[in-house]
Amino acid sequence: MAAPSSTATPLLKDELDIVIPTIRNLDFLEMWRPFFQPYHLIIVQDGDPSKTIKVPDGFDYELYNRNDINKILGPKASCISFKDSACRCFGYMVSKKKYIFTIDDDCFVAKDPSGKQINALEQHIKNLLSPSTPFFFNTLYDPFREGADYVRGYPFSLREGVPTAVSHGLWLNIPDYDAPTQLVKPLERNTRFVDAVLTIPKGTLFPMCGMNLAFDRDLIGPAMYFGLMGDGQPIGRYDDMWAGWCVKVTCDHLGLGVKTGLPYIWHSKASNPFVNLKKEYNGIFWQEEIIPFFQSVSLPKDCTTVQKCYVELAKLVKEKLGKVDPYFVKLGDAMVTWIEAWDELNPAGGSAKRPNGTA
Ligand SMILES: O=c1ccn([C@@H]2O[C@H](COP(=O)(O)OP(=O)(O)O[C@H]3O[C@@H](CO)[C@H](O)[C@H]3O)[C@@H](O)[C@H]2O)c(=O)[nH]1
Ligand SMILES: [Mn+2]
Repeated sequence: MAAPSSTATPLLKDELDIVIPTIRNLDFLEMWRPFFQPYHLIIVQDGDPSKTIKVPDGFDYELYNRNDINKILGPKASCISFKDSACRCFGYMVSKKKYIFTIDDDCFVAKDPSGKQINALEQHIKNLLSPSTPFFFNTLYDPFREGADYVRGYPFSLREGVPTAVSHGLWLNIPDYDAPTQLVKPLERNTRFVDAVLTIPKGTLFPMCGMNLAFDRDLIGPAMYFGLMGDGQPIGRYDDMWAGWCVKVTCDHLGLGVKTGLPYIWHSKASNPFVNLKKEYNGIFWQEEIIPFFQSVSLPKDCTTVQKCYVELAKLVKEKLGKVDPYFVKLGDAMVTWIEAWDELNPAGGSAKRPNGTA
């Protein structure tokens, strides 16, 4: 009888891809090696495609630069941002796996208050594999967590919960602040480790950060479009925010859950607040119109798939936000192009079958 293996097979080893947008060598992976090495990486190289990105030995990965994106998508590549971390969503599209974890290359392994290294990927997987509770708030937080449960008064008819589509992690050290806040509080660091995972209630939007994020690609993948940002666009650093608002209204409509809280990563570097202010300016102004728009969105009953929800959303974006700025007409069209490209690369029911790297 074979000796029991010393290391259990990592959870979802062949069902999860790690997507990393990058403009630099990926030395940060050395710190993540114990947790990431068993998984397949999809590296989306932004900026100059002639630059070589160094990946530490021993990792199984595929790498796409702008030339690859243009070759694979042809004219539809216009929906993938250039010179902005929003390019990462191309990795979601080409993946053939059920789950995605995306992380920035300046995010490192954090430690919990006991000093133990946090396996962020393991916590995201736990979050995704256990139900969410968007319809009724559990005051003891995640009822599916070891040592917790539903509290008295929680309706039994709701205790099954709903499938979790998104797991939104947080950051110690450099918090994900907007440029004005960064400018006012340049030295502020997040030292608070809050040991909780919460379901974001139905009907509530949230600011989704793409730095430390995991999701169920089969449940919500087509809505995880990070928009038109960066080069040639009037806005940046609203890629993940836009995706988060589209994802949340879609999850609310389809009865799916979004969780936020654990795991933490250690965000090591603050990006330049002045550069960020230029990128964010329109977003800070427009979001006062964008948020009421998403709060008022009501998707028709016949929108029974993510794609149908998303195409309907794109129509509404053009109709309602096109008046705010012509950019939203362009964005609405890009949202449809994204879905067309997604469906081309992921023919219904066929996506999980092809090996990674073949489009
Ligand atoms: O043009 C670019 C710039 C950067 N990247 C890669 O994207 C991530 C994030 O880059 P960075 O850590 O420098 O920027 P942050 O401000 O901390 O990013 C966070 O803010 C939001 C930006 O939209 C987003 O939620 C976070 O990413 C790194 O991996 C860079 O290598 C890029 O691809 N292209
Ligand atoms: Mn960063």
